Amino acid sequence: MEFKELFEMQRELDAFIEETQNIERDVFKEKGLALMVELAELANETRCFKFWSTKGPSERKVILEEFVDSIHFLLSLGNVRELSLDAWPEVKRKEDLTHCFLSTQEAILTFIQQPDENTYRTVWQYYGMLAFNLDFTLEDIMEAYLAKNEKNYERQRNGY
Ligand SMILES: O=c1ccn([C@H]2C[C@H](O)[C@@H](COP(=O)(O)O)O2)c(=O)[nH]1
Repeated sequence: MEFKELFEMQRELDAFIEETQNIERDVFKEKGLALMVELAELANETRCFKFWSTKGPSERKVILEEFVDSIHFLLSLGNVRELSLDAWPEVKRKEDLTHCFLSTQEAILTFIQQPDENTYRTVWQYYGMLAFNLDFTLEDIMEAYLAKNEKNYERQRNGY
């Protein structure tokens, strides 16, 4: 499966969620806030900023699941504004994780305020950088995305 096909999978999941929840309005802002929250949840699982604690990060699979929660909303926001991306942004640059999170947060806020091709691509670039620094390959991400996508259908079917 190609990365680009995730946009279509996300569109189908979103249509199912909106039908199940009777949503007819534009929920771009809500999805924008959801992405900010998912980014914070991801940071929290890495514990990268917790200089006051000796406890290590959560299990890799927990961090990966949080990562693909962000990917869901990022794909979804693109679909809402008819923005897309042809290929996964391979960014191979070692960076401090806290710095990555702060930059990603800033990029998301800029995109929400001004959604266009450029600001959208920038957010993806930062997610590419986060993936590299968290040691996630595109294969890891695709596999985890497919699993979480299915879980999201199940949650809706079971009255989430
Ligand atoms: O319109 C939506 C709303 C939610 N989700 C998915 C993305 C995340 O995987 C998950 C987040 O749900 P919480 O666990 O935060 O409730 O729901 C979508 O894909 N599209």
